[in-house]
Amino acid sequence: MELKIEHISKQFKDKTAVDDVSLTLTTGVWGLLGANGAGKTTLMRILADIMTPSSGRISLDGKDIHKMGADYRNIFGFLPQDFGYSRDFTVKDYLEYVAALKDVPLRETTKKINYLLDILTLSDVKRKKIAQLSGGMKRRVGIAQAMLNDPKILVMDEPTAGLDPGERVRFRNFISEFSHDRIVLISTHIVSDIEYIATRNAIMKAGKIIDVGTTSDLVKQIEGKVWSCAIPAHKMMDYEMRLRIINQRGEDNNQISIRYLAEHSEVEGSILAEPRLEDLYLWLFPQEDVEREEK
Ligand SMILES: Nc1ncnc2c1ncn2[C@@H]1O[C@H](COP(=O)(O)OP(=O)(O)OP(=O)(O)O)[C@@H](O)[C@H]1O
Repeated sequence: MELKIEHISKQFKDKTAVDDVSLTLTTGVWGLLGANGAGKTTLMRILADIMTPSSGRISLDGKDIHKMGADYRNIFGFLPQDFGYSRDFTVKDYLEYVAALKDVPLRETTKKINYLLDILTLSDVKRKKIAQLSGGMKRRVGIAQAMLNDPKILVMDEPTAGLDPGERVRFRNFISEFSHDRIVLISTHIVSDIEYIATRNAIMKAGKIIDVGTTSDLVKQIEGKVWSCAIPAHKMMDYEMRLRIINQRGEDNNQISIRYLAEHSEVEGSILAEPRLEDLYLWLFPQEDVEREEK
């Protein structure tokens, strides 16, 4: 299966949100990484065929997705950043409603809903109104609705926003299993969520895809630039001013272990660390605050 994005652009008045993007998505989990405003949401909406591109074409195994119409929607699942629901819907009512919209056969609906509620640990709240749920629960209801039709292509915009660390781990495991023989595209600010499960990543900056590859391929460009060392706690402020610190951890002996990005060692005693996707993200987007998984 091949979902081919060819020369897609999207112009909003004087803003080019997506700028001549070409990318071929194959089966597996794809991470879509980029700073705020990079164009990820716009690209995902175009992939969902709910937004028309200004130019370019998207095809699934050679067929134009827009022309496929319902045939595409039947095999496509989408979690938008904010999914709409009526305030009066309970979780169960809402999922039944979406299942009907997606033409899920009635005899399969209850089984499918119960399965997803169980996997996403929502069974206890299935009769509650969505409006009364916590942010993380609402997000999981959104994930459930995107998966109701057992999609061959699943696109999720920030699926892990609001999930706690345990929920994230369950989500990652579930998606890894689910992605077998399917295309799953995930955008997230929590880089470590993608790092664990993405077969490939696409990095987006100012509307363009600037890099594509496996995590280990991509991080090669910062090999030799990630350092770790320990510094006295009272000097932390000083080091913060002059180093690009990625991580810090207080130790017992008034020392702080730090991980920083630099072309050369900047602190005596520094040792090279194995680069991670989060390091690359900070290298490419130095102004961005990366939302980290709580450890
Ligand atoms: N409907 C619109 N009208 C005008 N400009 C828009 C519209 N939608 C998006 N944009 C602009 O296009 C650019 C890309 O936005 P987009 O939401 O696709 O980025 P993003 O990478 O998803 O960002 P975020 O991570 O913050 O959601 C931004 O500058 C945004 O302001």
